[in-house]
Amino acid sequence: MDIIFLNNLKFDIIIGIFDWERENKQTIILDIEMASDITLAAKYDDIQHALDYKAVYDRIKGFVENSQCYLVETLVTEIAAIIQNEFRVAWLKIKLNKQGILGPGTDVGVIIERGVKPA
Ligand SMILES: Nc1nc2c(c(=O)[nH]1)N=C([C@H](O)[C@@H](O)CO)CN2
Repeated sequence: MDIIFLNNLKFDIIIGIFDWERENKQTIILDIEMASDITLAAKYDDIQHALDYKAVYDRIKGFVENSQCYLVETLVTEIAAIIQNEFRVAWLKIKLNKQGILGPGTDVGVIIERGVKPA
């Protein structure tokens, strides 16, 4: 199985359960891994045969920057559904990190996997 990854994607958004979090944007960090067979893309050296990570980035950026979820679970699940449904990704893993929210240097959030890993 080959993987296309996007790591350390930072977005300033409204996310959280407390009143102050509904008024003030916070930075979240996304790490995304997507199963993608790169054979044809490499054979023809043609983006038309590839999972275009810029297209995925642009779609996720647009969605996340307009989100206002309360829970990290909600946002990460919605991100996964977009990638699976719109980019026909069979398996993915996403880590969503609300870095620093529990204090300087802390990392907290959620990691999910969705779909079936190809051989
Ligand atoms: N399982 C979760 N627990 C908590 C979340 C969450 O999104 N999922 N969020 C919060 C607060 O918004 C926190 O991030 C800010 O102090 C607390 N617990």
